[in-house]
Amino acid sequence: MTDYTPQQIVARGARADAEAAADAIDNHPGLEGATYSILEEDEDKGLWRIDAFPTTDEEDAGLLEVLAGYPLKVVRETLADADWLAMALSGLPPVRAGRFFVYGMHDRGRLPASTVNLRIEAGAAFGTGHHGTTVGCLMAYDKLIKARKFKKVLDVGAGTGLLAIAAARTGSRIAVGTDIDRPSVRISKENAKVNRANAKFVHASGLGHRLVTDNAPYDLVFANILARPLISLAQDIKTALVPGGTVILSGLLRTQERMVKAAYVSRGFKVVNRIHRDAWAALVLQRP
Ligand SMILES: C[S@@+](CC[C@H](N)C(=O)[O-])C[C@H]1O[C@@H](n2cnc3c(N)ncnc32)[C@H](O)[C@@H]1O
Repeated sequence: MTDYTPQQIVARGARADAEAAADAIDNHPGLEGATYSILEEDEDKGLWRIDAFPTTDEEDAGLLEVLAGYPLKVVRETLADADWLAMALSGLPPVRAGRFFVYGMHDRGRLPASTVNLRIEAGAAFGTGHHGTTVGCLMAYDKLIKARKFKKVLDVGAGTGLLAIAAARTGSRIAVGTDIDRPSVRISKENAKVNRANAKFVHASGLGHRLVTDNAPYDLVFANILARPLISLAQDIKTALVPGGTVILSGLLRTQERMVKAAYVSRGFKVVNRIHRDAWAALVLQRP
């Protein structure tokens, strides 16, 4: 694995073919840990794409074999040295996800000039950027902000506050985070200060707190919590979003994806992207 040069495999084609190939990746016994995302690249042309990030020769061969079974145009790219995946896999503490570089105090001397650098110390709160669920959210968010900005952002289950802070640092005028865990709220506030981010955090379960309702409706909601609360919060999240607003759901296992998706699709949401990393899935959905 150490000799493997990080590659990205991109496969483009019609939605039905891309989705069938994604299902085949999920069901392939050798690709259980494979990281990939599937999204609509061009709505007018009906073009969908899969981006896959093999980490071993076996994964690389398995992905190519699966993708070859569908009428998709497959290309491969070598990832730049500083790519997020290479950083995450090298075991080094900083994590790169898209334009975001998440680092601890001990790495402050080697910050890239071209990234949004967020300092988050490992500690009592969840969300240093090393976990697959957080990386999935950052990757999904990075893709979204290539096309548009989100003025008002809510982060349900903020942990270290990383996602709300990332939003505040990339142009969101209002970034609000909630957490049921008091130490996480305190840590999020400290992290906002350290990162000079105009993000506010409150101790709350779900979306009922006054600070949350006063700033609603939101253009984007992050919710990286577990599958069951994601399902029970589906209606509240819909209510908190503007029509056409986006929600990034994470914290669910691949095996729970169908169940979580159903709670949102039954409320009119449309799936616009999904990212699989390790055993975890992240979903990006658009409110009707
Ligand atoms: C998996 S961590 C995510 C942290 C961070 N957002 C990230 O992406 O790395 C989930 C966080 O959600 C909080 N949480 C769980 N259920 C919640 C709820 N119903 N309302 C608010 N916060 C909740 C937990 O205390 C925990 O800090």
